[in-house]
Amino acid sequence: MSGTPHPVTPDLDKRTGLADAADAPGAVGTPPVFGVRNLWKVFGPKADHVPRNPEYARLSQSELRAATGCTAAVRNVSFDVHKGEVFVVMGLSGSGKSTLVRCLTRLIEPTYGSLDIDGEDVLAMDKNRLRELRRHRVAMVFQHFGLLPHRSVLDNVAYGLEIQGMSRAERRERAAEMVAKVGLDDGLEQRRPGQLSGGQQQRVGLARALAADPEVLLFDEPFSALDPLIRRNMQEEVIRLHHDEGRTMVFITHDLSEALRVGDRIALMRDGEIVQLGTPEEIVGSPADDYVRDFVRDVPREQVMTVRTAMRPGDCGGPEHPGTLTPGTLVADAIDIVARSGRAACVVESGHCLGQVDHAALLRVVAGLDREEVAA
Ligand SMILES: Nc1ncnc2c1ncn2[C@@H]1O[C@H](COP(=O)(O)OP(=O)(O)OP(=O)(O)O)[C@@H](O)[C@H]1O
Repeated sequence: MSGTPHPVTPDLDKRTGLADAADAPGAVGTPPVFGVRNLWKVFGPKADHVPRNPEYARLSQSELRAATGCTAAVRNVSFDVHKGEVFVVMGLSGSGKSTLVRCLTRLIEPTYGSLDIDGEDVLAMDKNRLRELRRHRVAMVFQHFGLLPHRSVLDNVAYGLEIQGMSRAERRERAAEMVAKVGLDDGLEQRRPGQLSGGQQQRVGLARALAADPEVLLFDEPFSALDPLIRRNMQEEVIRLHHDEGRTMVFITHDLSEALRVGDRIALMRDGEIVQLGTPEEIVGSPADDYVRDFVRDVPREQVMTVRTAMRPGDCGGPEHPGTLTPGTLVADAIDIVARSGRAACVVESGHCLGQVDHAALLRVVAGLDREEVAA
């Protein structure tokens, strides 16, 4: 999980993460980079009839296919991506993740709905404006790298800058800077992609995307072909880059643990719809329905839940505040502190004691009993 842990915000709509799907921009703080409202992508004959017909909109995927021959890959999806967040789109194969993310830059043309970037209507953009969007403002990192096999690492990274019209000297300098940023500067710069491991190739892909200095990075399952250790390594790289640069990222994955590790917020998709959108802690601690509950059943809760959820609220009354945990402290870390000290620890924010956690409170989270209390 990146950044500081997040407060649970139970008053938001669980499916959209919006205070009110109708008036959402700015509702959760900073203005959105992407604002998506009621977006549909339907494949098939007379696709544009589907979103407009309430009868069709009610059908399941298979019923819709039987009735119309169409597949609604994205169904009435609304959300904001905030500046500086890692926004994860997660779901099983075929749930609509790639289609949704490709709609954001109109690599796939949406069938219906509205879509803004920094308040500008993406659906109204002409060809030139769209090209500018894809070259300068939003860069994509793919699973299959998409590297040019006959060019060196450095030239692959510089390639996007060449398209942008940057001078040779300038682009080589910038490419070298990006290659160093992703840790490939120890003699690998002149190799061809075929002479690199999968993880190293993905770093080239990342450096190439960063070289354009885009406002947003879109990752389409970038690490799913990598072995687990390298994959973990690359996830940490993304988190580090995010911390260093605060760049907005949209990250597709079908892997829940990856989503929980890198995501500030996660949109969980099923059959083209977002079934829940929230922080990792909201999704694990407060699943929207049985599908999500099932999905997160095996997550080690102490690695996701924080003491804000675990604590017994109320000022301890004393001046000392033993432990002095921040509300965002993970339950796993609090267990360590409480077990070592043998006493309850205080949760303190801006000098105020918000509550205490003891052995029993922490164990309740590990056992999932806090979840049962919420359900009751
Ligand atoms: N060009 C197309 N024509 C018809 N149906 C399509 C097309 N592209 C995607 N689909 C369908 O749309 C649905 C969503 O596909 P999509 O590729 O977005 O899912 P995904 O979640 O990214 O899956 P994966 O994890 O396997 O890549 C699927 O049912 C898919 O078969």
